[in-house]
Amino acid sequence: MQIDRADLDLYTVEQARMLDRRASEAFGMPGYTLMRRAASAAFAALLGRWPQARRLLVCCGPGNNGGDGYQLAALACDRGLEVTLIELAAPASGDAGRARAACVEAGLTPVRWQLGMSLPEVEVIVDALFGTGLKRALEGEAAALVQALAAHGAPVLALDVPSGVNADTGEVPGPAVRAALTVTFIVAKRGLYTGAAPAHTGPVWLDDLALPAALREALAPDARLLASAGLPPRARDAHKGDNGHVLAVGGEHGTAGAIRLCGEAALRCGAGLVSVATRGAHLSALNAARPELMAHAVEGVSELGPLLARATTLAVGPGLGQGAWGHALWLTALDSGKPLVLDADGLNLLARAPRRFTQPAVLTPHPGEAARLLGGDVAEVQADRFAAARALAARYQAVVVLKGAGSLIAAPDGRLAVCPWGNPGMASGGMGDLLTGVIAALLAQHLTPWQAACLGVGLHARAGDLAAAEAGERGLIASDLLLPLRRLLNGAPST
Ligand SMILES: NC(=O)C1=CN([C@@H]2O[C@H](COP(=O)(O)OP(=O)(O)OC[C@H]3O[C@@H](n4cnc5c(N)ncnc54)[C@H](O)[C@@H]3O)[C@@H](O)[C@H]2O)[C@@H](O)CC1
Ligand SMILES: Nc1ncnc2c1ncn2[C@@H]1O[C@H](COP(=O)(O)OP(=O)(O)O)[C@@H](O)[C@H]1O
Ligand SMILES: [K+]
Repeated sequence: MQIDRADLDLYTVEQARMLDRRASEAFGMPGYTLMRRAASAAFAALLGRWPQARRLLVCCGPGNNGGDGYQLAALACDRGLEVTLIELAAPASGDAGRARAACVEAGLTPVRWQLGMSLPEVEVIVDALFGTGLKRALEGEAAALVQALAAHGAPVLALDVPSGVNADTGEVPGPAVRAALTVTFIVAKRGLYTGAAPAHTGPVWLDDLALPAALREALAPDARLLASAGLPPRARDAHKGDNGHVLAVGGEHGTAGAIRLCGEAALRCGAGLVSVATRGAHLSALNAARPELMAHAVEGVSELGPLLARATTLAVGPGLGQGAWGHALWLTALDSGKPLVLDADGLNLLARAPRRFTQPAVLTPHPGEAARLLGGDVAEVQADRFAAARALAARYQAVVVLKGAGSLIAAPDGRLAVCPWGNPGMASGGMGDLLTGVIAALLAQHLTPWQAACLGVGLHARAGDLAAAEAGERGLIASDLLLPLRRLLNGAPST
């Protein structure tokens, strides 16, 4: 059964390899049979995606991923396709060795890869170099072959994992294949969906190799891919008091836009009332631009107190700054004990004065803010986003959204969700401010921090995709997402 993404269970590489072994040991499915099934699933995907393909280049590595490649090459040869087979080394595993022998029997002659070797003209390249067994960055001959494949220009079908991608973490530590399609086997590996990996996978199709569901059911997945969702219709007799009162705190001199975007997103995502606590100098512009926002001049904590008392949910940080003004507001807001979303300078201030939250809280760091909160650097965060998100949730006792391609949502109890939507057009100023307002509005409408973070991240990313579909990724600005957000929240399909 082939499954595209959406509401999918995700597994670590260790779990996936355990399931491979269990399929052989407990379900009497020899590794060689699985390899054959993997190859025929991938070959069917290849013919479906590239029906015009007549010539293939299949590149095999030394392990079982290479074995899948030899099997696919033999199948393609049987079907009358012209196949060139390149190998990195003699197979290290028995099953892969058998698959190679089957290839030779089918009339193929594997060619050992050598630096500078010219590659044939083909319609499709099959990447069977490395899968879940990747141990470190590719270098030497393997790296050179990956670079030669990139220079070739034909589309690449990756078997199980694009070679060079760490399927556990999403890290791409060195040269890696950029696939047009990845067919992954048995279970979806979590690392394919986050960080640097999505730039290398193309669409990911999962094929369960017709293994019994009982195989997977014995093992709790490590994470889930978000499913698309909105909110149910409102009660016919709803009034604004039912839908919460968000107070957005931020907008130091020079960064008024951030808090306006946050407040506007909260309005568009259904908060009953939205107040903004900001510098007095911003009031008239804010009122003129968006009169539905209740803007208040707050020059010190004495003016913040009454606003906090009336609010049900806080959004703290957009444009807040880290000066005396921002710090005083931040401290008073956090000490109020109200449910909150913390972003931007709200997080930078938290890194300076860490605390464990006792009120419902959602933190929305990008990798730079996450690094500050963990006391490390961005490279460490990106090397294992799953570990970083979970460590933050445990350290601060809050739901954490680790933003960036394939945003992660982690809860202190270890739950983890991965967002499959979003696009590089969203790498533009103000997108994060918008997300803060979206999640705050959902918290205000009585969702739990986990629900609000999962739904909010999904809505924000899908809205980004809808807006990009209209006029392209470049030049996408945060305000473009407001209308799609509203549509999606009310249940419109995203395609
Ligand atoms: N029952 C099974 O085990 C199944 C395995 N399958 C395939 O087998 C793959 C896993 O096979 P393996 O465990 O053999 O692992 P791989 O084939 O991914 O790679 C392992 C080999 O590569 C070497 N290696 C790792 N990193 C390297 C690097 N950076 N530079 C140079 N050499 C490196 C290792 O020393 C080892 O020889 C899966 O991804 C999947 O494609 C599928 O056939 C389905 C069934
Ligand atoms: N390449 C990308 N793919 C998917 N989502 C992205 C990408 N780049 C940015 N985003 C999303 O856009 C938002 C940017 O937030 P942030 O970095 O805080 O921006 P800002 O501080 O400018 O508001 C996040 O939700 C992030 O996940
Ligand atoms: K591969």
